[in-house]
Amino acid sequence: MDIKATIRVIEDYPKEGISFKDITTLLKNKKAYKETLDLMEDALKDLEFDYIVGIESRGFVFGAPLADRLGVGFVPIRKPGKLPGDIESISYDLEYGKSEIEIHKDAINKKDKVVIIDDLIATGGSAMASAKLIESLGGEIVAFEFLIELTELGGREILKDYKVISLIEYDY
Ligand SMILES: O=P(O)(O)OC[C@H]1O[C@H](OP(=O)(O)OP(=O)(O)O)[C@H](O)[C@@H]1O
Ligand SMILES: Nc1ncnc2[nH]cnc12
Repeated sequence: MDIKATIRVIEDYPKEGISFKDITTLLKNKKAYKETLDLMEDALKDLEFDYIVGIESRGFVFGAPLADRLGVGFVPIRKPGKLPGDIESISYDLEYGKSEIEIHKDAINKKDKVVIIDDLIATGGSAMASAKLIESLGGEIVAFEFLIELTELGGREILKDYKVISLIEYDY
């Protein structure tokens, strides 16, 4: 099926000039959601890793079911103030603003191999910040996987030292 056609695009949200890719319409469509997970799972089948790391919140929607399908643990990277244990934290720039993300210090051990999952890569700021968090704990990033890549925003270039998988492209 045409998964891209199930994604709703809303112009000028959350501010003027941003073309927002709304995945809620994909998630509501059970066939599209399942086929998306099938494709994301298939793209990871030849990689060896210990954990899937999902970036809050839309990264959880794909990361957690993929961890279950692939038989690995799931580690959340969360927005500030949500994780109860000792945390590592990092600030970064978004396509539309600034943000901060956190991970539990004991979530990743030295030499753990991880795949980082998110719904979308725009500038690559969230992904790069996530990589820094994982690497600060001694983890190794085997790949990033995104459902959507906004190709003209340069995220892939920022992640040039890593393997980057994406399924659906838009220019911006
Ligand atoms: O490549 P970047 O420029 O960093 O942008 C991509 C990030 O922005 C969105 O998350 P957002 O912070 O809006 O949070 P949400 O998943 O909770 O909606 C998206 O889900 C990615 O995590
Ligand atoms: N254009 C966009 N659409 C949906 N989510 C985003 N996150 C960052 N940029 C985005």
